[in-house]
Amino acid sequence: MGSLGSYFMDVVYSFTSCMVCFPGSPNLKINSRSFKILRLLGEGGFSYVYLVEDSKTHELFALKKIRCPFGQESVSLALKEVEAYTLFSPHPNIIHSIDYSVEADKSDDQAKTVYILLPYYRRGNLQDMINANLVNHTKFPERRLMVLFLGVCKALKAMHQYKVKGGPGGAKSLGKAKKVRKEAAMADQELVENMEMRASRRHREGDDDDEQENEPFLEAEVTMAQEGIAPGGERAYAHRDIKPGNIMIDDDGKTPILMDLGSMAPSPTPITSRSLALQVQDTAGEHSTMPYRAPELFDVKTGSVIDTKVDVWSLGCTLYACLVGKSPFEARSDETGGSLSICVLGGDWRFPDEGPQRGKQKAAPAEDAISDSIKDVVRKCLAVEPSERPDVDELIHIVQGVLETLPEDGSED
Ligand SMILES: Nc1ncnc2c1ncn2[C@@H]1O[C@H](COP(=O)(O)OP(=O)(O)OP(=O)(O)O)[C@@H](O)[C@H]1O
Repeated sequence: MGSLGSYFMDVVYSFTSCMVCFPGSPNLKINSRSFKILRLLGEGGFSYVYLVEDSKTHELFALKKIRCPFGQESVSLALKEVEAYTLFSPHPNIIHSIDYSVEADKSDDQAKTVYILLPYYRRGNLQDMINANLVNHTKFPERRLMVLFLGVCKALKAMHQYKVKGGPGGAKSLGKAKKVRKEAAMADQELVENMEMRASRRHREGDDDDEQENEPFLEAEVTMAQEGIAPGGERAYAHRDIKPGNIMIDDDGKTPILMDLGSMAPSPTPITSRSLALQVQDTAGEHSTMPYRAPELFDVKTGSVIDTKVDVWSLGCTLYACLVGKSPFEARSDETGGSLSICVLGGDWRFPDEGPQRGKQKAAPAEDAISDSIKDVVRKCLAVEPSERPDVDELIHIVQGVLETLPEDGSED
């Protein structure tokens, strides 16, 4: 990474070693901005998310540290996530990144660490709210829940109906994109250096707010998918890991923010061969959380098409989890002792006060039952056949209709 690397990621002390060596709050610099690390917020497979404070302004941020131990391929994946953050910005319901950097590992030539600076959401995520409800024996006021749900649908609309940005020639050439994919290791190194140079130029020119900031800057999977599509043309992306833990709550308590864009991929994917079917199935196994994963991803069929309806399924599971406390298939497999995947593939789930949905039994009225109109939203999203699920426009229309029928919740906070 050389001197550019040190300019780009001017870490005051090595991030991890300083945490060990200095009893006070460790500091780090990202592109000449200094931050104090306050605490760990959460962790995922290869990442840690820290709460950090701008040393000058005392503003709080979340810093995602993605360790890339397997060389360029894993760097490329992390950079794909960075790229995704820039794609939809600004959107009121999709997280954006404030800055990013790539640091070479001093002890391992292959390993790198990608840092992504994000806005900090102090209220946590929807899963935290579900957990609090379970502990306190409370439930979401229905109207408030559906307002949150509508916000998530709007975030998905931006992804499912993404419009390609840029002027003529903005899209990259297909040949070049294919080369990037083919010569992954070499090209990924080039991508990292490209990012460094662009970031370095931006900072030198004091041009951080340039419009280009909103444009993809990598020829990775996300951008390549825009090949051949004119500016303004539609290029759908699926999030592929919709779940309560990936929906942050903004400070107003009413605005959901969709995050964790690392799993996002262009859509649709026609499954043209058995090997592609297996590849898509494996990727789903890595990137989407099982209790929220659509049935067509458990057993990917050659000749089928995987599209944005996978997100609609996950939305249905998410809404159910907000109402009941866990994914419908987790609940059903806990209840029956059966395997989760069998429950998903068979569409075997139920509301706690009802018979299995499979049997199409009518809802039995209960005291503090969930409104039928909300149950219907879950049922529509959880159609085993993807084509029977509503698309995001239909879903927004349905949810807006539900909101019209729901009374005010009283306390809105
Ligand atoms: N911007 C943020 N503000 C506050 N907390 C955050 C923020 N981003 C992430 N977190 C916390 O860190 C946790 C892990 O974040 P994230 O989901 O991005 O990591 P991940 O490695 O992609 O996780 P996963 O394994 O679920 O894909 C979140 O569940 C959340 O609790």
